[in-house]
Parts: sequence; structure tokens; C-alpha cells
Amino acid sequence: MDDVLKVKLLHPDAQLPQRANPGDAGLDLYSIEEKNIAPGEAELIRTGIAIELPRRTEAQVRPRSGLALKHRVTVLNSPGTIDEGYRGEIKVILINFGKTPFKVEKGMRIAQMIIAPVMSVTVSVTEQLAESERGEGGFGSTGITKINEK
Ligand SMILES: O=c1ccn([C@H]2C[C@H](O)[C@@H](COP(=O)(O)OP(=O)(O)OP(=O)(O)O)O2)c(=O)[nH]1
Ligand SMILES: [Mg+2]
Repeated sequence: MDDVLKVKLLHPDAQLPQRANPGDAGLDLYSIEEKNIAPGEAELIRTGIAIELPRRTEAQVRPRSGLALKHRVTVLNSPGTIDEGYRGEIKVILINFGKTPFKVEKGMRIAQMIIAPVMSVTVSVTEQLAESERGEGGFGSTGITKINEK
């Protein structure tokens, strides 16, 4: 059986997060306000909802690719993190990378929310990390194109 995502509607215009198609990973988030985002600027957009996540999960607030491609509007802190214990209103930080102002309309789907498992770990300090094939190589250490290409 599915886990339950409890949603509290904090505003008369708030809408339940919704999948566009059954089986979609993302639940679309709706704006309850109208707001202009100037080119190069970011705005905090209200969704009018608060949630209670299943135990040991988080919600990730991710951009919608259509808004990014057509309008250069994306989530500034993507993926935004909604902590399991957060009971405040979910808000979305949208940034406009376009050259023209972008108008967020009331009822517009502005982002999507993915519910993901969270590993619970204990932090433990150590002098010795287990050896691995990668070792300390990173930041392009394997090259840019094909693997093993000199
Ligand atoms: O896009 C986002 C990101 C976060 N939040 C809410 C839920 C989250 O649980 C809380 C804190 O977010 P985060 O930990 O990313 O921000 P912080 O700057 O570390 O704030 P805090 O000190 O409150 O943890 O803010 C949102 O509503 N939208
Ligand atoms: Mg934090």
C-alpha cells in the first residue's frame, strides 16, 4: 500500500500537489499568488500548503523543465529540501534567467515535488578511510570524453 502524504491547505486558493500522469515521479506545486519576476531576479512564491511527510522521507522541490526551456525560469536552490519535520508553508524560490519579466499566475504549476527516502546515519570521526579504486581523484580526473582515452 502507498505511504500517505498528508497535506494541509493553508489558504482558500491552495491546491493539492498533483501528478500530471499516474506514475509520474513529481507532484506539481501550484502558486497561490500572482507575482512578477524581473530578469535576473528571484522571488519566493507561496504554495499555500503544509505537509506531513512519511517517516524517513524528504521532499525535493525541483524545477519544471517546460518553464526552464520556454521561459528560463527555474528553482534557484534546486533541489530545495523539505525536511520531514517541517510544518510551515512550502515556498518555492523561482529565478528568472530570461531577458524579459516572467509573470507567475495564481494557480500556475511552478515546480514539482519528489518524495525521496532519507538514510539515517550517525556521524563518526575517523583517521582512516577505506581504500578505493577512485581514491582522491575527482573534478575531471577521468578525462572529459571517453574513458581510458589518453
Ligand atoms: O525550497 C524550499 C526549501 C526549504 N523550504 C522549507 C522546508 C525546509 O525544511 C526549511 C529549511 O530549508 P533548508 O534547510 O534548505 O534551509 P536553511 O537555510 O538550512 O534553513 P534552516 O536553518 O531553517 O534549516 O525551509 C521550503 O519551503 N522551500
Ligand atoms: Mg537547514
